[in-house]
Amino acid sequence: MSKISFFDISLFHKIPSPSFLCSISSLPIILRKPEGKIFNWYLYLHKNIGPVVRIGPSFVLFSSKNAVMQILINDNLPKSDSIAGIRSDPNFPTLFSATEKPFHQKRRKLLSSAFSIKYISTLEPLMRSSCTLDIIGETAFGGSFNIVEKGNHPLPEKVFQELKRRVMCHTFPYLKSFMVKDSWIDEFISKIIKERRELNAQGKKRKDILQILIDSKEDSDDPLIEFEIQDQIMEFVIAGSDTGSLTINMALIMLLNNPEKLKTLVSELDSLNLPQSSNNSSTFIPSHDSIKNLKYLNAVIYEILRLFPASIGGILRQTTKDTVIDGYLIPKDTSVSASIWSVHKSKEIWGPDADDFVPERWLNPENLPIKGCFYGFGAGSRYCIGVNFAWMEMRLLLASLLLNFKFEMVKNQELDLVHFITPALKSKKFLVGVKTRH
Ligand code: HEM
Repeated sequence: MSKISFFDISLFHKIPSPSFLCSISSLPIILRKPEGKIFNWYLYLHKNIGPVVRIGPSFVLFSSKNAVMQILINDNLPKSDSIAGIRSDPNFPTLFSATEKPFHQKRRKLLSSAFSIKYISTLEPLMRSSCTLDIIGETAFGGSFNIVEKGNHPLPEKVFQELKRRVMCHTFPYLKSFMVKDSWIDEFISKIIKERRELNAQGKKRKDILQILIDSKEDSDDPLIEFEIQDQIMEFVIAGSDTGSLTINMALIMLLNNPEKLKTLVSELDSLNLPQSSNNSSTFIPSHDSIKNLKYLNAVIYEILRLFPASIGGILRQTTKDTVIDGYLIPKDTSVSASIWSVHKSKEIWGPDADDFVPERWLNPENLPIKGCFYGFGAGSRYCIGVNFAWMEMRLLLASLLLNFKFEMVKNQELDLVHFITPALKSKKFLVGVKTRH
């Protein structure tokens, strides 16, 4: 690119903005963070101001298909430095929160064998009749957290509170000393590591995420310290449970709100004529192979990821040099957010029913504008490492629930989302009536 002039840089100040305050202060963002609903503001800004919106002195949102592709795929920009604020310790990056490309590549290489399709398929027997948090416990750390069995477990609420605490500490750093970390999660994870080391001492090993992290201490030239092992485990618990459980929850809710679509999915599952599972004669637990190509099941999951994506508040990156995006010159070190929810809800891309739950649109994916328009699992080098795991888990859970239970909507409930790093139901629960089907 040719030399950037003052005139070019001054164009940055011409980027549409909701108020003058946004160009001189981050206050409009800070004030909206505690509520956990900033994603609605971003969507509103794109609808009312346009595809490029400056919301902070050095923070710009982009919602055009080309800009989002440029940020995430073509330029593959690194994560914004501000992500360090949501780490347990700002000095210790994790796979998700890494900003330096070499560090990210090294950590990704270390962990990728635990996420290959081949390895994930060996985890299938462990993924049955559980909730997402139990599945992550069982498959990644060698022991279920027993949430389904006990009916309740402090972990989901502790994870939600910890995510909220991190966002609040990042937003209001001067209040950090008042927002003390609950030691419960650290103690919980320390216990998992201790128990695994005891098993290792008896010569027992399992090739899962936990083992890879523990072994890195012995095998690598640049071993992870104990804090990093603990912290990376915490990240997988968060990344692998909240995202999947929101998708399943929203799938059930949307299907119950659209009984004819629920009927279509249940008929598709019933048409498999699955044998009852051998260990418990009254339950039907399908194999992943038998359901992975079910068109309507996959369509429902895609449609939920489109309407309620994990990165509902945008995918944040940072420019590494002065860069032209969507016709505007964006200076080096600007935080740029790819507003993927706006892309997912664009009527120009998806048609007039873009806001509606229409799994049918996915039945012929070749007719769909998916390339550059669907970011359920992100894109570029930071694409979700757990994508194969997540697909298997979501198909098995949704299919098993619908094969074994009949659900009924409980009316007049609030369906409100909040977003603190990952989205969740504000009420933290949604009641449905349940009867066994067989
Ligand atoms: C429905 C389930 C899931 C959804 C919708 C989802 C979505 C995403 C998205 C959108 C990203 C990209 C974020 C960004 O670029 O800033 C991401 C990254 C990531 N996901 Fe997932 N995810 C899911 C399940 C999982 C599971 C099961 C795991 C692990 C067990 C996992 C671990 C991660 C990690 C570690 C990253 C960071 C990868 C990197 O930066 O290299 N996710 N996920």
